[in-house]
Amino acid sequence: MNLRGCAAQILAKVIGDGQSLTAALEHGLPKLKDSKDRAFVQALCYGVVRHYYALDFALGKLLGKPLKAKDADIKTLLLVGLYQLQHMRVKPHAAVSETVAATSHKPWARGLVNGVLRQYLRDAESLLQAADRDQQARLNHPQWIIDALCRDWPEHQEKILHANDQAAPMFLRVNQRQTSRETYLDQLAAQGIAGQPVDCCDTAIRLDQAVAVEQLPGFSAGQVSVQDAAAQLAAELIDAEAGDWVLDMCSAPGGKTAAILERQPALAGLVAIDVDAQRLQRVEENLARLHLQAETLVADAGNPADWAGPRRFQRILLDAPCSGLGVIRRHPDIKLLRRPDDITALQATQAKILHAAWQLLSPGGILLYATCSVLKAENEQQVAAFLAARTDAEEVAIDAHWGLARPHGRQILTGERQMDGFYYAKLRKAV
Ligand SMILES: C[S@@+](CC[C@H](N)C(=O)[O-])C[C@H]1O[C@@H](n2cnc3c(N)ncnc32)[C@H](O)[C@@H]1O
Repeated sequence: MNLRGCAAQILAKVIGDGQSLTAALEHGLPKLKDSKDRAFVQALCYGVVRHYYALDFALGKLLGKPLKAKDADIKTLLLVGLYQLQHMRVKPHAAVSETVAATSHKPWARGLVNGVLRQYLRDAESLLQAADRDQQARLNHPQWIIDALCRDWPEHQEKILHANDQAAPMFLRVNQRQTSRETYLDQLAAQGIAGQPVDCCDTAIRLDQAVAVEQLPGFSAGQVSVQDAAAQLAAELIDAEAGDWVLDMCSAPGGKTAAILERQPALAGLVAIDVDAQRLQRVEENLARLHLQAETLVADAGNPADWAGPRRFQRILLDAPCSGLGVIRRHPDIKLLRRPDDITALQATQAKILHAAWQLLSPGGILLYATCSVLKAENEQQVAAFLAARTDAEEVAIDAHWGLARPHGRQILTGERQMDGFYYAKLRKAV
């Protein structure tokens, strides 16, 4: 199978049909038997999606007029070709001929692909200059995200946009129930895997280079999990005490559920819910690997009357569904798939779940509101509106040396200490 053609087909599902990159790769990659081939196609797909706005600008100039919708696979093949020429250490002539060879199912496109890629090689310099004059191409993001970040973080906007386009490092969370970070770092070193402790999070290790999880010592036995350090902070912030009942309102795939359980082995219990049954299964698998127990429930967090009964909780984590604009490094397709209207709809869902969660919190209990977004509308403004609407809620300040202290909560902007963009606010219910 032609690997460029395979990447183009996967990308057509994302760019043409609006599927997530994860779903398109899960469907497309198993067709390749060789793991090196899978890694190459995956690198092409991530690369094209990550650099889409810059590449698409260059392609627009080279094509003159757009291709028809039914030829989305040829467009994505051209993007694959351009990506290789701009960003990969592949010999240009090999990149062109292999890409042209992927047109065998549409022979008319052979000349077009060959011509466009060769023209790029001749005009690369002037195309780069033209891209520099176009904001969307230069900053490599859709205009609405550029504008939203400019509005919310005018002093940090370019830094965030730049961080969004870097591949994220691999962070590990050490399972404190099984081992210590120091011991695990020694185990990693013994395997020749270099990693550094993360100073703002006592369970986190940042690897110098990503590795397959199978290479991590003790992974299948549950000694470690893969989780960004910013996400790991949730367990420390929620600070569950022995004997507490904890509710994780939007739990799948269970990274924070597990982190909370690892940190506090003497909980009365933890209930982990998610509206998506398939994703909730991932929570169960993760907990099983880590030898942790929780009650899992497929349920709508916005309608607790349907499932909660009279139970109340001393701690609630609301890791709300959000735009994900803080995790674009890990999911670059967010740039292509999210729409500005989504933010308004998400805000309404977040507010609904936040008020619903509050009903389930014991007097004196703590609710930790979290998102992996950097937009104020989903974060500090959401919390401000909630506090204005409730007389029985007060904010607990988060005293930390990571993130930015905001009028409400704390914001980590993408790339700070190489972490994902994340937001946390801690709310206490009056007794
Ligand atoms: C940000 S993710 C949670 C990540 C998770 N806390 C972790 O650390 O692994 C948001 C989750 O909210 C779930 N979700 C969205 N709407 C929901 C609702 N109305 N009720 C319950 N879960 C919901 C999604 O299925 C998704 O799994």
